[in-house]
Amino acid sequence: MRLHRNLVFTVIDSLDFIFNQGEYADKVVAKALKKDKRWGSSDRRFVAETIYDIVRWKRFYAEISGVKEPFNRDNFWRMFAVWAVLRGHRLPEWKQLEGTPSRRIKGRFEELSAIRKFRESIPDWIDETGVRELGEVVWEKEIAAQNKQAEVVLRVNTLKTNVKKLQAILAEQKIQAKTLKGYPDALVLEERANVFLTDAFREGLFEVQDASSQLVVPLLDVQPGMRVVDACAGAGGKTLHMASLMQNKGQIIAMDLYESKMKQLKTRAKRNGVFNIEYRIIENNKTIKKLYDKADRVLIDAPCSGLGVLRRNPDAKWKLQPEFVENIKKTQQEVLQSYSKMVKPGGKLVYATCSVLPSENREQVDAFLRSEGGKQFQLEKDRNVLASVSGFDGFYMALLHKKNS
Ligand SMILES: C[S@@+](CC[C@H](N)C(=O)[O-])C[C@H]1O[C@@H](n2cnc3c(N)ncnc32)[C@H](O)[C@@H]1O
Repeated sequence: MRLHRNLVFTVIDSLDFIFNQGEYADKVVAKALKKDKRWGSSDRRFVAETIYDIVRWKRFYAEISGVKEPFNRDNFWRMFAVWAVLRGHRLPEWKQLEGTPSRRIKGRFEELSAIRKFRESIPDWIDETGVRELGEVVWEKEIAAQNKQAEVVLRVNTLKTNVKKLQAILAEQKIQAKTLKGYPDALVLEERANVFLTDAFREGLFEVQDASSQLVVPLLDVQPGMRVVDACAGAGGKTLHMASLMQNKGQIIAMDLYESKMKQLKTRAKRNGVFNIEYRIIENNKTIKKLYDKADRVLIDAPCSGLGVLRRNPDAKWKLQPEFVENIKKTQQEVLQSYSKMVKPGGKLVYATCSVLPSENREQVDAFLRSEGGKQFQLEKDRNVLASVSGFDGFYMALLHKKNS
């Protein structure tokens, strides 16, 4: 594809927003795509993918081109030139790209590819953490998988349609999607497309939700008529899945610390035709205490490092700090201790994260089970989902059962 000036300038401006003005990559990409209504789908794909690529490969490209942070505009052009040379684009005769040392770029690429932290473009501390927690062999495969582009996966809203019908509706819009064995409500797009612009999305026939994330609610074994608490509901990806599996029957109590997230969930619930959610902002422990021993099922989709979903959030590699991970682990144990009290005797709890680190996953569950608060629970099963094995996001989920007395 020929490189178009206004598309490349949009990429350069966007990198400045992300790296120098602290904005989130997904927000910046969304803004960039609104810039010119005349852009066709391949132009839009170029803008989005090039921004994500350069964010993902920041450390590698900066090292190859010899630039250092804080990046100025010229530095961004040099990183873009690395991207273009390595992807085999013919460089246009623009003054910003004059004198690009193509051969040297290819030579540095070969040389630096021997060193994992450059090849996989990760901060030293993430590389060290990955090796310490997963061992070199697993980590090497996992980080490589997490540097790939994520596929677009839909979760069919079975309150309104089914997989076959939605597949046919999307095909009419020239969006081809395939079913996925082992994931009964999932459809995977064969080619990336902006599904948010479809009528099917506006009508609530599906949500975009990674395949691994779609494993969490089925593990909790929710049934129509139950009282289910989604304790860290956020914008409600899993709350909506619960409602769908519960056929809108029973009660779902969705909680979070942040009202803004609950608002997003309300909008999504309306679109999905979901009527059985109650919303609670957790202001203090009273909200939780009122529900002690009252829920058939509790989901703790805990806040985490996100070191399972780097494919989707490549900028997290640069924003995440080791202190944040240490603090979030404390929160994980606190929420397990506190929210598990809402499970009634004989009820079930799922603890889940979108991290692949055992210290946020099985070790948290084991520490809980050893503690006083965990004495009434037993681990039924757990599942480590690695991106390198599943081809989808890295996730962890553990199913715990509360004994009857
Ligand atoms: C992994 S996200 C949840 C994603 C959501 N369940 C979904 O499927 O879309 C974790 C959520 O936990 C919330 N959170 C953080 N600390 C919390 C706490 N102490 N109690 C409840 N929620 C908390 C965050 O605001 C965030 O929305």
